[in-house]
Amino acid sequence: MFITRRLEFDAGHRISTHNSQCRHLHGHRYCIEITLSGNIIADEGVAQQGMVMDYSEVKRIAKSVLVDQWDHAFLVYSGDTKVLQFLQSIEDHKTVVLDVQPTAENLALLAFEILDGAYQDSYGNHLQLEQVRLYETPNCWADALRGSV
Ligand SMILES: Nc1nc2c(c(=O)[nH]1)N=C([C@H](O)[C@H](O)COP(=O)(O)OP(=O)(O)OP(=O)(O)O)CN2
Ligand SMILES: [Zn+2]
Repeated sequence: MFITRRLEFDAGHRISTHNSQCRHLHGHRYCIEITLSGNIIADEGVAQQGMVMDYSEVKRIAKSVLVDQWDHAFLVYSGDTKVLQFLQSIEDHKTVVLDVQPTAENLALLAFEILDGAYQDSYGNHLQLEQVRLYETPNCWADALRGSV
């Protein structure tokens, strides 16, 4: 069985090497869809009976390890030294420095790596992260799938 939980967050970025408008500082309302696989929990009387994982638990974990860090942050490539220096000159600015350009592909992959392992199989139901889909805009998204990232 597969379940998916969607969360949204706002972040700024730019793709410093882009040959068009994405090299300018701008932001997105990102949407992340987290897909988990596992067996439906059959244990009689437990809170998650009938579920793969409680959607609220999927959300709580995603927020604690990823979404709260990226929300209202500027996601900057460490090689984008001009913007990085500018952001570091602003006191208490929420900046997330990445080793890669903040494209949808790289953010989906990073999110997969961060989230994988955060979802623990508490009921012996073989729970695991299968896919992270990251929408940069309603029309543009990237998928990081287990085994093909
Ligand atoms: N393969 C990728 N291509 C592009 C990425 C990316 O992450 N991966 N990112 C961008 C820009 O950052 C931008 O966010 C995308 O802008 P755009 O192509 O304009 O997308 P829209 O949905 O806003 O376009 P509409 O024309 O309004 O549909 C560029 N490329
Ligand atoms: Zn963009």
